[in-house]
Amino acid sequence: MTTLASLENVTRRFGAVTALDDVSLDIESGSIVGLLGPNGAGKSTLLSLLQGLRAPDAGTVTLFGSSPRDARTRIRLGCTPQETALPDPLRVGEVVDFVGAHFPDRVPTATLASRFGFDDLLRRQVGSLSGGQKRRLSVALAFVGRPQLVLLDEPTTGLDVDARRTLWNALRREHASGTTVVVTSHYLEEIEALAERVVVIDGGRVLADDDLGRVLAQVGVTRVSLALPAAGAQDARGGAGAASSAMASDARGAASVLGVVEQLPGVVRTEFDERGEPTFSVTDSDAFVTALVREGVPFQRLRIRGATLEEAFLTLTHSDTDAADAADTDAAVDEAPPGAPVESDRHPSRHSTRHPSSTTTTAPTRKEVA
Ligand SMILES: Nc1ncnc2c1ncn2[C@@H]1O[C@H](COP(=O)(O)OP(=O)(O)OP(=O)(O)O)[C@@H](O)[C@H]1O
Repeated sequence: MTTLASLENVTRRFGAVTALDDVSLDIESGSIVGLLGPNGAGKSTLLSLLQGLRAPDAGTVTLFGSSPRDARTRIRLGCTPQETALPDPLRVGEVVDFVGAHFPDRVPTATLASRFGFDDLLRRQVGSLSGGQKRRLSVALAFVGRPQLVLLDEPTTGLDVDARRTLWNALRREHASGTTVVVTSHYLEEIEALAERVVVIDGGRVLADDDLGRVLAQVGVTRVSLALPAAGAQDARGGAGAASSAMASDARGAASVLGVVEQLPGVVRTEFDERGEPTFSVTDSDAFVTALVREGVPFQRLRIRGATLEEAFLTLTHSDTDAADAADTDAAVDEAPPGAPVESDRHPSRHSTRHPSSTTTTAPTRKEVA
């Protein structure tokens, strides 16, 4: 394995915004690296530095042992940016020939078209292609010069499920034939399907950088879904043991089974499905279920499963802001009618809704998980 590209203590600012903050990263040959992060995390900025389109304010970016600002270095690099503008009047085959002509050893047009499944489109004008067909062509163009390293910024945005899987297969084949790939995506399923190594970025900082399995293990949450008594699990009082006696002795009667469950050790997050049934992300499902029983919490329909990458990702990128969210949630609780769900997630990539009775969050800090 050799290092094809690296960032060493790289910072890049745009005015008051620090898009990348002291980032260090090596891209080794032979890997598929998934770059994950919410909107504005710094992913595209990182790719633009590797492409030499921007220079860092501090730190060093190296591509194939040289500066990516040198065009001769970039001859071994292939890229598909987030948005491409291909010339509408040209035929697909002409576009491939035009881009291919910039490289000393190019893939023949028919071969590239066959690898990426657009043989039947070669004579079509680019302007007549669907959005998905244009995207497939744009990604294929990154490979026309037989690059050693390819940077793909959200390659399958706008593709339907079938087209996405076809493109994944093409990318896997290119990787198997020796191309190193860095891919950003908002389809977390895509990173799970493609990447061997995952770099999680948020706020311009690297939160995690490890192989896929270890990123999941690092977060280590298990998802436990269950039904608690009464609608929305509010004011259920059928339990025995410490939970029910604690509730019975609560003068205000505001404590709920849900509140008791959320305060059990190891509960990281709570989400609710459309029926109002909770799913708890917990660090140790065995200990959680033991505590449920010990506390006499009445529950039904218990289901336990491992976290997906998306859930791991949300846990990683949310941990630092949870304290702030808790403060927001407290304020919202004062105003919200009883039982109304509170949207505690300010970030656009967040999907969870924290219940107003949730006042305790035991999410690991970034230091602990990263
Ligand atoms: N040319 C620019 N001028 C000013 N701010 C910029 C510029 N480019 C990026 N930024 C800011 O830098 C931060 C990182 O942006 P970047 O595009 O790298 O994020 P990203 O992770 O690629 O986001 P997305 O997933 O939405 O594409 C954002 O706050 C963005 O607004």
